[in-house]
Amino acid sequence: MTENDDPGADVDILLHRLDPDLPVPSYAHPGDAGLDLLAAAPVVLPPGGRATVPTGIAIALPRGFAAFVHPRSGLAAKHGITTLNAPGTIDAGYRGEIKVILVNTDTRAEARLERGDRIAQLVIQQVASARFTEVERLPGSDRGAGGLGSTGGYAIAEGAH
Ligand SMILES: O=c1ccn([C@H]2C[C@H](O)[C@@H](COP(=O)(O)OP(=O)(O)OP(=O)(O)O)O2)c(=O)[nH]1
Ligand SMILES: [Mg+2]
Repeated sequence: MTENDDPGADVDILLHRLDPDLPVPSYAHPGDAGLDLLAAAPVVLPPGGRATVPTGIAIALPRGFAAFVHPRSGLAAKHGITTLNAPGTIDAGYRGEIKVILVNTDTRAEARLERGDRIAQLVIQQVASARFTEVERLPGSDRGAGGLGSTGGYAIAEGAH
């Protein structure tokens, strides 16, 4: 068995193309975590600007799953374009068009994306639903309440921010 035919953690998901002229989004390589989402319309992002971009697809995730709209690292590294609400959350019950909220973090350059460009990637994951039990005191742990940098290790000099 090669990586190409190992089913891994495959899950069947119903997909509806609202824009049948665009291809169904697909994984670039077998085993990739993210499948690229396409822009269904051209978009111009002024420096610092944002836009909500249609992808032309809607999906029906099985209960117990969610999809997350992640940025593409190439767009981020080369052009400063990322997803504003990263990662965007697609709920299992959502049947509307998947939209990508892009932001151009470059303060000087306008960004132009064409219809059909790969603008973000969708990661499908299993998620748990919480059943909360309220208590007066939580069980202890090694970390306790330490967070937000409690373990240290920053290269930035004190007073620099
Ligand atoms: O990047 C995103 C994020 C969300 N959605 C859709 C699917 C998701 O299920 C729905 C709601 O998203 P979220 O809960 O993040 O937004 P909200 O502001 O809380 O809206 P709502 O009140 O509809 O839950 O919007 C997208 O298409 N793209
Ligand atoms: Mg919500």
